[in-house]
Amino acid sequence: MSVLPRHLLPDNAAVADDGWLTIGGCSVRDLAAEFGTPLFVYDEEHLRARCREAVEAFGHGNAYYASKAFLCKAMARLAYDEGMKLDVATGGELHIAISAGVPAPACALHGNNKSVAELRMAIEHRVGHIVVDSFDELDRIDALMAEEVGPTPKVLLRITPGVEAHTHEFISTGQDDSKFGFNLANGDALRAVERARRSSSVELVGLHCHIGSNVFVASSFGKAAEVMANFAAPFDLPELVLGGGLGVPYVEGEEAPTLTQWGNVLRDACDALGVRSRVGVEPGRSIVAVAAITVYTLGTIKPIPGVRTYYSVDGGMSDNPRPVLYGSGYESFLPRAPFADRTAEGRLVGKHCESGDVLLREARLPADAAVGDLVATPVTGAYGRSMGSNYNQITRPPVVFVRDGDARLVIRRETFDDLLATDVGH
Ligand SMILES: Cc1ncc(COP(=O)(O)O)c(C=O)c1O
Ligand SMILES: N[C@@H](CCCC[NH3+])C(=O)O
Repeated sequence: MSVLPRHLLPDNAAVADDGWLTIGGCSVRDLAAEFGTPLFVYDEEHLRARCREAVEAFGHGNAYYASKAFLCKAMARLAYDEGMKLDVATGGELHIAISAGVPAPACALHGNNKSVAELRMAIEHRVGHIVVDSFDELDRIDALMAEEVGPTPKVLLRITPGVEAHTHEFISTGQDDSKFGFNLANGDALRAVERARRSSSVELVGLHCHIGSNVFVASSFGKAAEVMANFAAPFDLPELVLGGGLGVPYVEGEEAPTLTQWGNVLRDACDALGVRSRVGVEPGRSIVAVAAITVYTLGTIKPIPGVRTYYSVDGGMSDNPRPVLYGSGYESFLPRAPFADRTAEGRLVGKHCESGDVLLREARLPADAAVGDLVATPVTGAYGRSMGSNYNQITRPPVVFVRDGDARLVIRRETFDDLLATDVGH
């Protein structure tokens, strides 16, 4: 038997009397009929519950939602309303957060190559803190403060702790060979602390690290906490932010620690080392990934006897580039029979002009999957819509939040005119 594991679906998923999957009390069949496919469906209560769990695990004011995982005004507002602050990595993310009504002091600005304009925006809006990533960035802040663009910014320094995260190399960031942060091993971290403490352009309030993303090994976080706590101890700074990176299960057989368990690991490590600073974190994936599914329509089915069957859907690498980028695995199922035995095997592909446009290299579907069926992939709430593209001038899918039987459109489907919105040529 190959049945979709229940824990890969959002908290408020259920099966209706007619056999169809419902999320937040809404039938996926009705959602697809109303909003079309491809479609991102987010379980709003699931999102809220994860935000609350993070706040509970780390304390009010210490949990920053890493908005790169999935951002729109509704999401920014939801995270803030549930007590989280926001981690933004660009001026664009900061703009969306502010447009959603999140106060800038509740935002932290990240980035290994922040522009002068982004730093100016952050200082003018008085973001809560800037996570400074390099000596060049300190130079840029010095220059801006010489122009008196705003009040002295509070800053954290991003330290590269030399800890391997045991995840895909493209999303590992804590090792010495990284574009991010001040290297601990070669003395840059210490030099950065000394410079920031002497500087009148910044107020050094803490240190930061982030070892990578989709990390399942709790001990990697404990190790990073230990390295950071030891480094930070002599400076006695008020804040220590240990980044995000908690993994989620994507496929059968995978399990990840919960936000609460992650909180316990970090708290135990910090307590054991006598850390007196406030300890913050920046979860992204673990807040939003499992909250959503993507619903597609099955188009062409091409069996190649002796080779494989290709199942083509109406989206692809433009709404989920993760399989192409990282070789990430997903599951597939039919919303009309979510827990049916999946006896057919094939490759689930998109509609882009690209052989590599693969969503599932080895997909399993019920044997009666047919052209016109809705097919869905779970755990697409993080780094799907946010890393999407308009490749082949595909119009990006809408996003609905569902809750208590109501569906709220939070991002509409792009139109062909949207594709021309920035095209000023003749
Ligand atoms: C600095 C920083 N904080 C937080 C995150 C969020 O990570 P995740 O979505 O893995 O929790 C990232 C992305 O990996 C990051 O670069
Ligand atoms: N985009 C990556 C995670 C990168 C995290 C951002 N620092 C993923 O989908 O797994």
